[in-house]
Amino acid sequence: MRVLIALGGNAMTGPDGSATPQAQRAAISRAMQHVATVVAAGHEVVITHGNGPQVGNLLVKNELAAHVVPPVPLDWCGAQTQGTIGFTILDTLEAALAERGLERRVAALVTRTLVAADDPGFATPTKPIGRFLPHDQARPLIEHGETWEDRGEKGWRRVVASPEPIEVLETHTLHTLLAAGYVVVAAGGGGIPVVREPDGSVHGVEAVIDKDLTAAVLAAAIGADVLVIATDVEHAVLDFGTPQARPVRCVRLAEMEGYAAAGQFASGSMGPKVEAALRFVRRGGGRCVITALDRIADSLTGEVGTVVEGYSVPTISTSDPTPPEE
Ligand SMILES: Nc1ncnc2c1ncn2[C@@H]1O[C@H](COP(=O)(O)OP(=O)(O)O)[C@@H](O)[C@H]1O
Ligand SMILES: NC(=O)OP(=O)(O)O
Repeated sequence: MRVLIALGGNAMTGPDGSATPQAQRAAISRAMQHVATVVAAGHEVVITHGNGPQVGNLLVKNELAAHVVPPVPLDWCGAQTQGTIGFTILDTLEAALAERGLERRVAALVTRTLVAADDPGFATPTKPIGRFLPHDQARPLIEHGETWEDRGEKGWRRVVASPEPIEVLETHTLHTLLAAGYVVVAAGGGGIPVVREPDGSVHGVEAVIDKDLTAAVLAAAIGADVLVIATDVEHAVLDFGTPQARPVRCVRLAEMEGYAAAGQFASGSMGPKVEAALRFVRRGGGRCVITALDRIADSLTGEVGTVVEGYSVPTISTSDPTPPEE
């Protein structure tokens, strides 16, 4: 079976959200243990990942050092996060596979995602990136022209433009690598946003695409049987944060559409994950599971997590004895 695993920011930062290299490497290493379990079961695996904390931190470094070295645009920062996170995934996934006696090839692909130049997301920033700050520290940055948003108990966070993903441009390369037996890391941070000119050329634009929405596009493009959206909660929850909170387990498309339309899932966090699940399943994808990182392997069978299904559901075993193709 072909599985696309989308890793959230919590899989790439420390428990307190720390984004030191050590914390990131430790978190990614833990995540790769779970991914390796899926690979070892014989599935074809594509990994995509977020970059919100990392790309926000790079942007701050650029701005602070602008009087010393030339700053680079936000799309370059996004490309840089694909490099550092991709390289760390390569190291740690290869090690996790070797522990299981598997010498599987892993590749990380610099990936561009096509967006529309006139996407309304450019006019209204919605994508939270970087660190959280208390309001008194965010205020001077807002006065300086940045857009920040109250993100609840963790504090305020900068928001940037986030256009809709239309197409992952490296899909053909990804197919080639999958056919050659690689585990592939692709479209990190939702992919580097690019727009197409009338002459057919493309160029980067300053934005950060939601990685869950790109995951839905990518999962459909590669014909994934299952899309797993791994985060820090085991389920999408109804009436989240209230005494009536209750997990969503197995639902059909129409039921989940109803919950989403009723505003059950917060924008910038669970909202895009549910939207990605709905889009994937609507396009004929078999199953999307939203669950915690350490439940990835169990989630393939639909036994854990929030499972959104259409009407053509794959049968998957996590203990498939078939060895991966080399
Ligand atoms: N209805 C909901 N059900 C579950 N979690 C929710 C809901 N609304 C908001 N959340 C929040 O969404 C968070 C996961 O989203 P996010 O932090 O963006 O994940 P990631 O960085 O892993 O992609 C959870 O930690 C939870 O606090
Ligand atoms: N690009 C993106 O969606 O990153 P996060 O998942 O870290 O927010």
